[in-house]
Amino acid sequence: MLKTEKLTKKFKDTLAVDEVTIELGQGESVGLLGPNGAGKSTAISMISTLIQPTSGDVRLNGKSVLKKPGEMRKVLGVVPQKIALYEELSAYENLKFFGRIYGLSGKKLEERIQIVLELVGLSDRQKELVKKYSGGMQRRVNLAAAMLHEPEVLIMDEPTVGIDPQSRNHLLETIRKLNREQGMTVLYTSHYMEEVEKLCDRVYIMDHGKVIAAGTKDELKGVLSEEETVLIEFDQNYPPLFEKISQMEGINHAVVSDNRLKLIIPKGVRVLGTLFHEAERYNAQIINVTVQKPTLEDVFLRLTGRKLRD
Ligand SMILES: Nc1ncnc2c1ncn2[C@@H]1O[C@H](COP(=O)(O)OP(=O)(O)OP(=O)(O)O)[C@@H](O)[C@H]1O
Repeated sequence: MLKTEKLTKKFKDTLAVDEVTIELGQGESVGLLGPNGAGKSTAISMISTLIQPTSGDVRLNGKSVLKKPGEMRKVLGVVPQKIALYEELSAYENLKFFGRIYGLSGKKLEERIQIVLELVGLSDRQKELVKKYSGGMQRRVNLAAAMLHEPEVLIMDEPTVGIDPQSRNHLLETIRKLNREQGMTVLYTSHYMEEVEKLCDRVYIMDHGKVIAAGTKDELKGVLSEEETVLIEFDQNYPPLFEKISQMEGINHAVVSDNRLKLIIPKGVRVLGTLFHEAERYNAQIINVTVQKPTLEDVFLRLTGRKLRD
């Protein structure tokens, strides 16, 4: 139902989005995964008709929306990265204000406000001033505002950044329900691969403005079907040993985090013998060795040689 075609945005010397083609089918939950600065927000702003692309197109049911943004705005609910609420007003008053912008009024507006407050679990606290809410609760009001006009597609730009775990779970659960139970089409951007893994059927991985991989989660993990991920936990960090192991023959990629070493190795290649031997030479104690199923994080690492997050 929604498609971008070679969507491109250039800011002076920065090519923020580079020929991005993505597609959302009705009722699908699609993830846009990429590190900070990958171009996710810029892509979303163009899809939401907030900024004009340098080139390329955005199509809704086959029709370009660039010249007629009104059509798109009716259909889309957008939850921006930054919280956009009036702090001196209550959640209820904020929703009333945004509802009027969407052209709602009277009984219909009242009805929608109560439905969306219920959806985000804030009915009980709707009369409190937004400035008294936690960051997570404010995000929930943001989501409620985006849902007032009964959009068909919900677009979210990193909605869980900087919020407490409870609100994060609540938000993720709400989005999941909207998608699974109400058939809402969802485009979800994040640099948290766990969230995208949990919520989305299909994923586009972005880096440096480009889509570098796309597919279902299983298809993407298929990139690693010829490889295994081995996680080795040591009693502490041993920089020279970790460096040595990372350079060993047969290791495709290695990542160090604290006292853990993650190795991506071709299936069937036996490295553990050499690894234990090296550990002994450095007097290092291995606490645990696990062979893991690949995650989307591993796919990103394999494609770019970098981690999604530092
Ligand atoms: N208005 C702007 N003017 C100039 N450069 C911009 C502008 N907006 C974004 N950029 C640049 O475009 C690139 C992509 O930024 P964008 O915000 O789209 O990335 P992102 O993947 O959403 O990351 P983040 O999660 O950090 O927002 C970055 O290099 C950024 O500095």
